Amino acid sequence: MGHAGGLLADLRAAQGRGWVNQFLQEYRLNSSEGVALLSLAEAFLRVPDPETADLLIADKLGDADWRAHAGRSNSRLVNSATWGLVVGRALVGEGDQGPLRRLISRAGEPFVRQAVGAAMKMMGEIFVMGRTIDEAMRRMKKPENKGFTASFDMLGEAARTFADADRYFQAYVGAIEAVGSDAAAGHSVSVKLSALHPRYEVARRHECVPALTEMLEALAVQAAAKGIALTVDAEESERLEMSLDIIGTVAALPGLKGWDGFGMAVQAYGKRARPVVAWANGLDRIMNVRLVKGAYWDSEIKRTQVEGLVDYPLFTRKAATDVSYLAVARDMLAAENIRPAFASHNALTVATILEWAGNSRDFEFQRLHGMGDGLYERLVREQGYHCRIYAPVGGHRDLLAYLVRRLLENGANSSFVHQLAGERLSEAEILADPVAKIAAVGGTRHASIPLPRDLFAPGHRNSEGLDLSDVPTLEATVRAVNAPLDAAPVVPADSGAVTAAVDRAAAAFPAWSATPVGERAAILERLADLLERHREELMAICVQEAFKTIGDSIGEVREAADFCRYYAGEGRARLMPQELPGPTGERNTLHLDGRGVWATIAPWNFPLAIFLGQTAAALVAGNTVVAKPAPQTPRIAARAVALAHEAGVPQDALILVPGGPEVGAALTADARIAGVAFTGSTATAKRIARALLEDDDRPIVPLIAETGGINAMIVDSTALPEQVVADVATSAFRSAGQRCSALRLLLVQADVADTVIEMLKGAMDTLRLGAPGDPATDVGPVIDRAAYDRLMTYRDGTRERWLKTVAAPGEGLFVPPTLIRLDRVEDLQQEWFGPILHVATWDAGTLSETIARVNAKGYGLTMGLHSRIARAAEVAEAEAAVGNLYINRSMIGAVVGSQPFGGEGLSGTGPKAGGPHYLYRFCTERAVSVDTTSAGGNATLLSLDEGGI
Ligand SMILES: NC(=O)c1ccc[n+]([C@@H]2O[C@H](COP(=O)([O-])OP(=O)(O)OC[C@H]3O[C@@H](n4cnc5c(N)ncnc54)[C@H](O)[C@@H]3O)[C@@H](O)[C@H]2O)c1
Ligand SMILES: N[C@@H](CCC=O)C(=O)O
Repeated sequence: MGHAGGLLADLRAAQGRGWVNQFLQEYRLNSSEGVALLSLAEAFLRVPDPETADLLIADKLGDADWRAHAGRSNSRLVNSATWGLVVGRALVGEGDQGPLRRLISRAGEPFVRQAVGAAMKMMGEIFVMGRTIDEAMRRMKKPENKGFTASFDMLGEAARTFADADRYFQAYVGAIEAVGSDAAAGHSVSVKLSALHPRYEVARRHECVPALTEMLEALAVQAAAKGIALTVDAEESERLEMSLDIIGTVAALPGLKGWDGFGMAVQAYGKRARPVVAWANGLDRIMNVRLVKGAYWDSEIKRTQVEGLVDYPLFTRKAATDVSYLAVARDMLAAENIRPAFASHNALTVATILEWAGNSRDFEFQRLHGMGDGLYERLVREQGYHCRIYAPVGGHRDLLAYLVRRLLENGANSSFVHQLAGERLSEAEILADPVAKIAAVGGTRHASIPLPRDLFAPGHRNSEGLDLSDVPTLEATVRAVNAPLDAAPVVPADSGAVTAAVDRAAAAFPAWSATPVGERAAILERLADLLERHREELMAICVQEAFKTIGDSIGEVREAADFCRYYAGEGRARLMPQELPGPTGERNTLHLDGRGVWATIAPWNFPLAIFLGQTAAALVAGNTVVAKPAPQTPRIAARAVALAHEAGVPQDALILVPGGPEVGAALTADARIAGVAFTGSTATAKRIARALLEDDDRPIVPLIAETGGINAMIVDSTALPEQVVADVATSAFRSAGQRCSALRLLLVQADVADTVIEMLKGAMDTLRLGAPGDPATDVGPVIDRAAYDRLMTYRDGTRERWLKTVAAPGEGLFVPPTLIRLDRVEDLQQEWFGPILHVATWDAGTLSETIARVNAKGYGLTMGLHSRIARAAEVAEAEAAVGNLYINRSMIGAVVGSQPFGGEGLSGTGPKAGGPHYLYRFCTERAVSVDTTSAGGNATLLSLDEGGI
């Protein structure tokens, strides 16, 4: 396509002009140096302490070859930045003996941070139009922006607190005021709704949609009065319908009639892009629609997988998004009420639109500040087309982190501008028709992005999730989980019933253990299917019996199904007889068989998943099982056992014995029990261990005990506070803190403690305590009065050290989430199984010591680390004595087959649930050796082929 070729040539030529382009040329974002620089830029400016700043520099600059770039660029500015990096590398990476280091070190350590700081400042200027709206507007007046207009956005992280949201709102008000003071310049403002409310979530739609509508209305009225345009930025697809509700309401406001400045962004990577544009065209007004390729591609792909949704709401191939973009663009050009804005740096896309638009100039292009120089200059300055620069405004410290992450997340390597930098690609390759590319692969999904269902293929099938961002699905789920339960009570067993159960299970053992493992596995897979078929009923029991929130109840059913399918697969793969090597004339076989009757004893906090997980593993290994649920949650267990029987587990191969500690004690005291799989408190585990050893005549049987922990998260000053706070709130308060994995002890580097704690306090204000069956609830009641009294007594006794607590409903067993200051790591000595979080600080440079102090508690379940320094992650990996270490993420929600779960020390015996070594512990190993020559003659040896001689 000729037009595209011309644009491409302009674009290519422009890449060599100006220091910004030269910087990008020198440090291509798909080179290791480019990525190192971006990673450094993401974190460096927020690190207040020199010690950590040096570690970060060493970490990011250490491996890259900066000298290769020295003096190579035509730009002096770029070369001086490069020297900063060379110097930085020398100081942190060459050891004491490097000549450069010796030379530079005379200038003192601060010099290196200044040099790197200067390089970061350059990067800030590349990505950020101005630190304030005035600075940004001044920059727009510079010759390089001549003829272009701007859409300014006070971009940044999504708000985590109401205070953040208020700050962003005021920034938008200020921007509209400033831009409106020179309305004739034609600039506009973009707003991001997720910056204006800390809980912009479908589950909280009754609260956030009206609040956001009100804020957007205020901004729109202000913009209309100033005569400037206002565009609502795109959000993730899970928020699309809420965004449309808000935009639709504001668009229809009578007071805004006649103002043609209102607009919205549409993401072409979303499969709903065309209907959204049709919707916008149907509003009774002119809408400015900015078509973008899409801003959250990788996080949306991941969310879909994590939540086990049926399919992706977005395209999995870049070329498919390009095709979608063109299809939507054509709709927009034909639409009556839409003023199109095509945001693209792709020469082919631009050329196609130019061709389709014919002589019209009644639309605009848009490009990002810092990208796509050269593509539009001629069109704007010589041919009368319009182009707007999307211009982020804000302090480099906050904004650079955000923009760099977006850039890294959105496949910098595959974006058009960065492809250009790769000299290997010819014009024909760069301008290849995306429709042809998609046709060539038959329109199929990307092979490396399987459907969530197939995530573990060829292993087990992933469990099905529920898309609660879909309002009809959410509402149906809410109705189902709150429907009254069938009231039949589950009668506790007495000691006679326990003995009878073991009698029956022992009698059933020979037949069940002789059932081929493949058949036992197939029964578990049928059980998984049944669990999913009865999902709503099971979720209702979780909500009403265990007070689990809706989200946790989905997780519960999914994990139970995953355990069944995973252990089924593991059974087939690992429990078949194995032929072993040996001398000729001998056959050696290893058999993994069931041991007999297992007792499985479960806690109330995972009354389906853990109850069934332990049981399924014992069953597939050929054991029969007497299963004891927690006394608080017998119903869900009874339903699970009934479904297991329906799936084909013989009645006597799995027997439920409901009841409390006395039933558990009677069960473990029965000398016929061949093994115990227990999950619960450390104290109970020890009691069971002692009971199993009490009778000297009894065989020593295996005990798998999964217990509690004092779980810590360590945060250094390179971590992003917004991410930390989100992960802390999830880890400490989700499930009302009633997960063994939950965060109990937050350890923040002293230099950033005030900032992180302040934000955390704000985030705690956004928590909603309420009924578990209400989707808006974050924290439900705790399990029972005894737990409530225990937690409240402890909490009341720490009142003078509270940093924050939140209000709880007057009625019900609600323990208010509370943040408690500790002076020392050692001050927390036991697990408090509820929404109570302790916080202490640690000093820069003492990561190893801090980990050692946590280890010294003797527990070893989960630990979290938030740091941008890879070396810190290596230290944690090597030194944290825990079963599950989580880096830069929350520390709950282990997934079967991905994060085998379980601790060490006081936290458990292992092997880990949902991991490849679990089943073996349920088996007895028998080696059989047969002398195949005992009757005379070694047939194998005698019939050997002579190998052709
Ligand atoms: N590591 C893990 O995977 C994991 C998972 C969930 C819960 N937990 C831990 O479980 C605890 C909370 O659960 P809980 O309150 O139900 O624990 P718990 O120890 O009180 O009870 C667990 C189970 O053991 C039974 N039991 C109690 N005394 C017994 C005895 N003497 N003999 C045999 N059985 C007996 C109970 O009836 C219940 O079924 C927390 O400490 C938590 O950290 C650990
Ligand atoms: N496996 C669960 C915790 C189980 C204990 O309560 C998690 O990873 O959050």
